[in-house]
Amino acid sequence: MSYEKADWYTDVSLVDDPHAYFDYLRAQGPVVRLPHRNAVAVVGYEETVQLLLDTEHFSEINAVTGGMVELPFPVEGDDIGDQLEANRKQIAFADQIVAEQGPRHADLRSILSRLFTPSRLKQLQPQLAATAEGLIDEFHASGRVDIVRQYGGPYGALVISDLLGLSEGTRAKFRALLEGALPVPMDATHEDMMKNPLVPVGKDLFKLIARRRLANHALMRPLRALLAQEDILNDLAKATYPDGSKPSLVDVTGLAAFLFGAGQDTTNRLLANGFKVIATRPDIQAELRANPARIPDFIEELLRYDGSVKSGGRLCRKTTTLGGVEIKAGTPILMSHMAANRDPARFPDPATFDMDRPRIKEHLAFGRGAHTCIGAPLARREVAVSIERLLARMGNIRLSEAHHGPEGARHFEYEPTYVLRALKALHLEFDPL
Ligand code: HEM
Repeated sequence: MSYEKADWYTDVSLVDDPHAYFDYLRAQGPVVRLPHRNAVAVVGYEETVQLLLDTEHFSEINAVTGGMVELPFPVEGDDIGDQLEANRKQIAFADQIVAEQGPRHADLRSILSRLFTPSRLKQLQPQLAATAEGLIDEFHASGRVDIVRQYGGPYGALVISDLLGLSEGTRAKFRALLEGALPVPMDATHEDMMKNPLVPVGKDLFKLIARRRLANHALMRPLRALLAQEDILNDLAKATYPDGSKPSLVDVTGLAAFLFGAGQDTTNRLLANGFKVIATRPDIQAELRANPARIPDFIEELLRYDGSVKSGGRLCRKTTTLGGVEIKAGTPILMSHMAANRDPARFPDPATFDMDRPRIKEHLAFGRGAHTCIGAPLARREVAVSIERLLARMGNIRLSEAHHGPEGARHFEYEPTYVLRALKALHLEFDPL
């Protein structure tokens, strides 16, 4: 296929094999001007690290929208830093933690970091296994499963509900809302966005956190014994920034809701990519069964080889040069974790799945720098527990030929999004154990 006129952000034909498109770009250099949106793609590993760490020249304000960002002012001159900040409210999704910068970002991150302490993750461990077992029970006897819809989707929603300590009722409601959630498609309209199940999830979280804030208010002291709910949401409701000031209710709710957006489908689709490998590589399946201690290496190589985040965005704030290419202030950057992870200059023979790579954890699947994925330790645990439990109860895992075709003529469909590497479905057959 010819990539000359391809547009990463709208071209559905790039969805099936993004690796081939990135190989095409990389053949031109680690940093490449794109024919659309006046954008530049960074596809080299070292250059992606530089991009992520250089907060003087590059902004994360378009981390969500990438090349689709629309600036509400004309770009003039070689430094648009002040204009970006002055116009932040007009830029779509620039109020999300992943798009914030400096002290405001550090404040927001400090609120979330209390959920991701090693002791909290340890506390969650038995729930991760119990949730996995409960979901496996739902399909086990049939000997077949679509791992995306019947396992990963609900699993991701339930784990984040448990992370937030939600009640059984809310947990079940959020599962129903989110288990079939689809990534935002390339041609999404504003109306489509408002139909996103994260909207009702955010509204419910707002009510739950608001109730706890009210219960903690000084005027409510006499009723506190009646109203107080000593749970994790209550800790979030009471949380303060490092300087002792209180975040707004909207900020706390936004953070809690963002966890579902950032953590559910990413984990779901990574698991599916992993089971695609497990089902098509009997040697790897046998090795993981014989030696579960290799599961962490499998996960790291999976994150590198076919991680679930394809691309994000950065914006040039101050004119600079990267990888020998001059980038003008105002230029949107296609930043791709996936492309960096397949750079042969950093990972020899990158299209080969090799669990024995040296320094296997140095991939960029969870980003780098100030915005490095805060949920990475949880995601790693979720995927490890899932692989362990699924392998323990599913013998001889293979692809369903009825859905994916026979060996030599396999087909897989991916969701039309530029953000996630998202199999629409992965139908497996297995011998119940
Ligand atoms: C396999 C699963 C996951 C992958 C591949 C992934 C990937 C990423 C990446 C690449 C970033 C950085 C984006 C950027 O720099 O523009 C990020 C940020 C983030 N992720 Fe994850 N993520 C995963 C799971 C999770 C989970 C389970 C949670 C929480 C429950 C989570 C919460 C977040 C948050 C809050 C941020 C923003 C951090 C900040 O801006 O400081 N992620 N993730």
